[in-house]
Amino acid sequence: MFIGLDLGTSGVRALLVDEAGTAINSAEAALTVAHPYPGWSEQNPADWVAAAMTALRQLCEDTPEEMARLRGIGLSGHMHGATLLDQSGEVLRPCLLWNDTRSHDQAQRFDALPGMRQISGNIVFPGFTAPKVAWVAENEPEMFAKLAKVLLPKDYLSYWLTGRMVSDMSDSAGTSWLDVGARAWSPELLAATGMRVDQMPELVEGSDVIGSMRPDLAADLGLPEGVQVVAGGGDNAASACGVGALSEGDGFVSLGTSGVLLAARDGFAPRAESAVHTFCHAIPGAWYQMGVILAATDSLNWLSRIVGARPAELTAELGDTIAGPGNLRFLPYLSGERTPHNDSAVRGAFVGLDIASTRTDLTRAVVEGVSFALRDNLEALRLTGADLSRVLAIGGGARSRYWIEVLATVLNMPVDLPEQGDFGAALGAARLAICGVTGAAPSDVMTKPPVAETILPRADLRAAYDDAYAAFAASYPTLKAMQ
Ligand SMILES: Nc1ncnc2c1ncn2[C@@H]1O[C@H](COP(=O)(O)OP(=O)(O)O)[C@@H](O)[C@H]1O
Ligand SMILES: O=C(CO)[C@@H](O)[C@H](O)COP(=O)(O)O
Repeated sequence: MFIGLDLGTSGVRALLVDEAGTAINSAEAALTVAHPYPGWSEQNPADWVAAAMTALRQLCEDTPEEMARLRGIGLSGHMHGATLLDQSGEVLRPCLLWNDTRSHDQAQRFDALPGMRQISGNIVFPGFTAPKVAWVAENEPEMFAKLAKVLLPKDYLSYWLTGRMVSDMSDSAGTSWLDVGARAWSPELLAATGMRVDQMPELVEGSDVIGSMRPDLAADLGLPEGVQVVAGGGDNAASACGVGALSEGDGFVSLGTSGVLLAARDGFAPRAESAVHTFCHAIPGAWYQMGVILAATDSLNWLSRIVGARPAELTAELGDTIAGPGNLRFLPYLSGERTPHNDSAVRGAFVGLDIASTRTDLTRAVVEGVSFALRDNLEALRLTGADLSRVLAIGGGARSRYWIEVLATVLNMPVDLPEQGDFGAALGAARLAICGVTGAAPSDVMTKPPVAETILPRADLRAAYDDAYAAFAASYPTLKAMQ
């Protein structure tokens, strides 16, 4: 038995699978995000541990016989977060998350450094790790003085599980400190940003075993001794393992807190100026590219808080089938934007509110606005040479068929919906654990999921959605000029 432990922004998910990777059971524990000031986004690592314990205990309670045969745990987690530890491994301050944009100035400064984009393969976005640590150095010097190690969020969980501070290539690629082509920490980038290599965790591939579960923790959970912990990957690379997106032409769209359009690549072919991310895959010798928007289901969650209805209730009001775009437009820049605009200062807007606008109109505008922003990502991805002709949809938002039909039509490509079950980051993490512990080849373990339904672009409505996308794209410069 193996577990994929996924630290999502909205919660921890533990997926128990058998040796063949078939799901046996799963458990979840919710997390919240603190936004104490505009642009700030933080979580407490202690909350990740508590949520992981809750999910693991649940699996032990529900499926004791299977958990007694547990052999390995693979990790996955939201990327880029700066988890700062002192010399004794204590957490210094809450983790600055991937959608925290307070380090705008530091990011701009680092992005202009010679060699930065060439070596890291990416723009230095404010959400990436290096500028966030520089923000701490400049604004909380007493914390920075105590900084002994920087861990990514999932790597804090593997530290808690094993006592070892290790990271994998796919997550480390999002720090701005990795030579992404060479898969090694870059001494030049570390020195240029005021950091030392001893402040970085040891680097391994995502399918490498990093150690055994601490005996005290195993005893506390009632698990066998010697459960192996496998490094795993950043959540998008792990999701790619979960859906079998391993080589050129494979891809997915993810509607989670963030929105992601990802294309697997056989080689390292960055084009940083497109604002597309080029990162190491979680399996050795492979890379991927993706466009990222900062608020996909987070936009829906925001609306849900404002109107007092659950996200699923809101999308249920839209029905299952689209009938053309609405007149109301939503620009989903509630936390700023990454691809293609790299604009952490811009904020969202509704355009065209009417005295008759209803809550359903607002939901439809949100669903469409997120889909148009993902079309922006597709256009940016095409500039890099990564082309996709169909994608698989994952993430909580993919539970809305309406949303997926909008996406298929706006992206003008078939979107596959996997059969019910888990085919995202948690499965990818479990598959990395299987490879690490058994030595199986990723291509044998990381197969594509069975497709329950393929949603085709609606030819009769394409022109209408294309016009609405053009209006959406034209709104950004005006919105920017107004702020
Ligand atoms: N039926 C639904 N329609 C649209 N969105 C949904 C639905 N059910 C859940 N969601 C959204 O999915 C989100 C969780 O998605 P998930 O992929 O787990 O996010 P993350 O990995 O960022 O934690 C919830 O916050 C919620 O907004
Ligand atoms: O910042 C990125 C990728 O660059 C995000 O995709 C995070 O990795 C968070 O993911 P979710 O919680 O939305 O899955």
